[in-house]
Amino acid sequence: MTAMASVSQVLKRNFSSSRAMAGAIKHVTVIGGGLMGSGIAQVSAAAGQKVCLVETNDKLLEGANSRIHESLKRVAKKVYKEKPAEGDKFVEQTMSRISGATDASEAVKNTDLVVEAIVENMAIKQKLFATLDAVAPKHTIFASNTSSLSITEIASQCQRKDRFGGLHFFNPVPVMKLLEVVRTNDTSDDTFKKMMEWGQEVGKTCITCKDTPGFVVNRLLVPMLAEAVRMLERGDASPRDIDTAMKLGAGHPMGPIELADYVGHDTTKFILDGWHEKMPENPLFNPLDTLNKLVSEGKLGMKTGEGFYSYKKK
Ligand SMILES: CCCCCCC[C@H](O)CC(=O)SCCNC(=O)CCNC(=O)[C@H](O)C(C)(C)COP(=O)([O-])OP(=O)([O-])OC[C@H]1O[C@@H](n2cnc3c(N)ncnc32)[C@H](O)[C@@H]1OP(=O)([O-])[O-]
Ligand SMILES: NC(=O)c1ccc[n+]([C@@H]2O[C@H](COP(=O)([O-])OP(=O)(O)OC[C@H]3O[C@@H](n4cnc5c(N)ncnc54)[C@H](O)[C@@H]3O)[C@@H](O)[C@H]2O)c1
Repeated sequence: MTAMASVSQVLKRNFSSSRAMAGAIKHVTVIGGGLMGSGIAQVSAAAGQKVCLVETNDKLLEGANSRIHESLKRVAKKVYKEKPAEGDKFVEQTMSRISGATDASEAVKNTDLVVEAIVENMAIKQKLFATLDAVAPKHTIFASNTSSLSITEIASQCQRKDRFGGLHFFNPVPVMKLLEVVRTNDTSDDTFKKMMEWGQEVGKTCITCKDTPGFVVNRLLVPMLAEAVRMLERGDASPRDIDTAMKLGAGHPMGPIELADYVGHDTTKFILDGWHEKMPENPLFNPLDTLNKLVSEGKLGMKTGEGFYSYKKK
C-alpha cells in the first residue's frame, strides 16, 4: 500500500460518514490553536463534537480558523471527490461546530473535556490547568497533548488528578491515525474509559501507555532521529541516503532527516535537552552539536524554509 493510498483511506474512514456520538463527551475545549490544537479541533468537529477553540488573541484565532478551513477543504477534495456539493456541506457543517474564545476560564464552564495544546513549557501548562481546575465543572476531564513532559507533573497543581490524562496526537492530526492515551497512576478507570471512547469517536486508533518520557512513539522516534544526526556528524552517509534508506529499507513515509526538518529543530532540541537534564546518564539523549547550530542560526526546518534541506522556492 502506498503512503498516498493510506492517507486517502484514513481521511475517508475518519470523515466520510457521521459516526454516532455515543460517548459521554459531547463538548470539547481545545486550548491553543497552533499546529496541533487546530488539528485536534478539526477532527473533533468533523466527528460531530461541539468545539470551543481558545487562543490568546483574535488574530491567532483567525489564523487557526483559516488553517482548519484549508485543511477541511483538502479533506473534502479527497473524500468527496465525486460529490463536490457534499464536500462543501461537510466543510461548512464542520466549521459551524467550532467556536472561538480568548478567555479559557469562561470557555471551560460548559465543557466535558479540555485538551491542552499550548507551548511545551511545564510551568505554563501547570498554571493554566490550576486556573481551569477552579472553574471547570466537576465532571470535566483534563488532558494534555504534551510531546515530552510528564502528565503527572502537569496535573500536580490540580485537585482532579483522577480526571486527568494524556491525549497525544500526531502531526498532521487530520491524517495521522494514532492517538496515545496516557494514564497516570491517578487517572481513574472511568476517565481512562471516556478518553479511549472519545479518541475512537474522533477517528483515531488508540493505544494505551504509562506516563513515561516520550510515551511510546517519541521514546523511540527521538533517539532514532538523534542517531541519524550522529551518522551525519560522523560522515557515515548523506542526508538523502539516510532518508532513502529508511523509506525504502524500513518503509517509513519520511526519512529521519526529513522528519526532523518537518517536526522542527527547536522542538527536537527542546525535547533532547529536557530529557538529557533529567536522565544525564543516558547517552541517547546527549545534546547534538549540529542541531544546536541549526537552531542558533534560525534554521528550524520546513517552517523557516531551511534545516538540513532547503525549502525555499527557487
Ligand atoms: C525528534 C522527534 C521529535 C518528535 C517531536 C514531537 C512530535 C510529536 O510529539 C509527535 C509527532 O507528531 S511525530 C511526527 C509524526 N508524523 C510523521 O511521522 C509524519 C510522517 N509523514 C507522513 O506520514 C506523510 O509524509 C504525510 C502524511 C505528512 C504526507 O503524506 P504524503 O503522501 O507523503 O504527501 P502529500 O502529498 O503532501 O500529502 C498527501 C495527502 O495527505 C493529506 N494531507 C496532508 N496533510 C494534510 C493536512 N494538514 N490536512 C488535511 N489533509 C492533509 C492530503 O489529502 C494530501 O493530499 P493533497 O492533494 O496534497 O491535499
Ligand atoms: N508540533 C508537533 O509536531 C507536536 C506533535 C504532538 C504534540 N505536540 C505538543 O502539542 C503542544 C502544542 O504544539 P504546537 O506544535 O501546536 O505548538 P504551536 O506553537 O503551533 O501552538 C501553540 C499555540 O498555543 C497558543 N497558546 C499559548 N499559550 C496559550 C494559552 N495560555 N491559552 C491559549 N492559547 C495559548 C499559542 O498562541 C500558539 O498558537 C506542545 O505541548 C507540543 O509539545 C506537538
